[in-house]
Amino acid sequence: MNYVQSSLEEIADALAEQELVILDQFLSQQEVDALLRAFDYHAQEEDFKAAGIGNTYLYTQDKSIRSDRIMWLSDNPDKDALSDFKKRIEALMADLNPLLFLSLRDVEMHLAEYTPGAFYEKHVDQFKKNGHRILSFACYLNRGWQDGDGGELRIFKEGGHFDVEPLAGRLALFRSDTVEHAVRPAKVLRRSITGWMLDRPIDFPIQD
Ligand SMILES: O=C(O)CCC(=O)C(=O)O
Ligand SMILES: [Fe+2]
Repeated sequence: MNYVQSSLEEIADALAEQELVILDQFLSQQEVDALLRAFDYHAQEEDFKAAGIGNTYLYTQDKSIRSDRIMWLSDNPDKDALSDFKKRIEALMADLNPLLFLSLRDVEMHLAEYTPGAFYEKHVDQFKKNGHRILSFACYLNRGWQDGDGGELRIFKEGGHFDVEPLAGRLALFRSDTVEHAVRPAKVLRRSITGWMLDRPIDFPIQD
């Protein structure tokens, strides 16, 4: 597994060749802290709800498959840290388009909290009935994460698997249609912003 620290060309090459790229320090410590404050605010406001599976047409909540809690980001997030993050991701998307010959147009994303014991079973992100999710990303906000804290992103590849630790500031970016992945049970609170680059504008309200 290559952890690429890299130019856009290297990111695009890794996506094209390995379907996945891990970018450490995508966010600075200050950006992570500002996002954690936005998380705390929304957690206090009780804005998180149990995550579901499937899209609007095929929606279920099944705690045996995933047990995280999420909050969808609106088009105009109410906190600067959230709108700055959205702009960063949109800029990355716009930069990747010509390099990967894609026409990604919009990003949908949610804040996610995995409390101890929460997990997400093996899956791919592209809905069976909705092929608009093209690239998936998860950006981690876990300061001081240590071996044994759980919550690793497990990537299944070529008959085997490897784990990616959910370290603060790290961004995992991968193909939504092919990369099978899971979130290992968290042992400590695990926070992330997860989202999808779409080949069409978002259809609000999002339901997942
Ligand atoms: O948080 C992660 O590492 C991945 C989450 C995920 O797979 C999802 O929300 O679809
Ligand atoms: Fe996923």
